[in-house]
Amino acid sequence: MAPTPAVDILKATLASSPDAPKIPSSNPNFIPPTQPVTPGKQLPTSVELPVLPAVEGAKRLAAYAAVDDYVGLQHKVIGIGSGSTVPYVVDRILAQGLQANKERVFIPTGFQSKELIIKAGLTLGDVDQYATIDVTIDGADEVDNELNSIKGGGACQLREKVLAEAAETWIMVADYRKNSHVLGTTWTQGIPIEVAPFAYAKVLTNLSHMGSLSTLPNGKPGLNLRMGKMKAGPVVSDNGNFIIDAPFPEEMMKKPVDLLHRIKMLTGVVEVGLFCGMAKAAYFGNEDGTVMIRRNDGTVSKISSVPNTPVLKGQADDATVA
Ligand SMILES: O=C(CO)[C@H](O)[C@H](O)COP(=O)(O)O
Repeated sequence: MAPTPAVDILKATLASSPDAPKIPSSNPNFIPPTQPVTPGKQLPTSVELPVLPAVEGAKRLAAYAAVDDYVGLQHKVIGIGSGSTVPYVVDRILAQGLQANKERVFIPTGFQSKELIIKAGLTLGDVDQYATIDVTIDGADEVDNELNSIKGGGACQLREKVLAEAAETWIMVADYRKNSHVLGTTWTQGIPIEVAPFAYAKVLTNLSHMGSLSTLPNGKPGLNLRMGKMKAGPVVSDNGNFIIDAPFPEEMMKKPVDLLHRIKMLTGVVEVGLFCGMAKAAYFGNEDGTVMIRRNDGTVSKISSVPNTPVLKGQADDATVA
């Protein structure tokens, strides 16, 4: 069974109605798209959600709850992150229907999310057209109590960070396994670091001098150039760069901001997969059907259940709605 069947169901239902009201954006960057969403039938009023394995179900819950809370009618420029949780974000956004999506533009963090946006029939933009994004929702490899995170498991951290920084609101969505006290507890393979290809050997040496572990406590290889699977040679990012995975001892991982700054200063480093002080909230889906929300104001709350049909918040500008 496909993990996001609602995308397929709903993308076909987005209709382009000629008498649909115009909903302007408060985002000064926003230019209404010329390309309409995929014409189709009417939106169903409710959707029967397929049963998923526990972790997939948890990802879906986190994504749906985050979209319900942070993607409202007034949001017109929306960043779409990378990874296996993000298809559920697109799924829920599509379920908000034609009227909400008609004049929105979606900005991807890489090849995968670009494909997601296009296949969903949504309007694609890029961050060089939209330097301010209303809201970006992205996955994470691990998130600590202060909402610092490790990202780049999919080698997308450069674009992910640009879209996080461009976003007025940046939200992370993940399953319960990603929720940690200290980064590096569950994501043990190291901090993903995007580097200029010709500089990789020098950066590896400098990371080693900085204290990156050549061997993990479990005996597995530590600091290394990420190699392709089913491809001879290194992983090449969407930007043509290499990825180094650099694990550090727990004492250093407890100070992610310091580590981020030190790594970023190494010549040849393009971007570091440590995201510090950027997120407004992180949504963690749980196996029991609840969602835990950790916010940047220090509050933590729980949603006991997420409805099958989307909750669409926010208001269009009444003055121009027909
Ligand atoms: O940072 C990322 C890609 O570079 C992803 O957001 C991260 O790997 C999370 O992915 P998933 O939702 O599959 O766990």
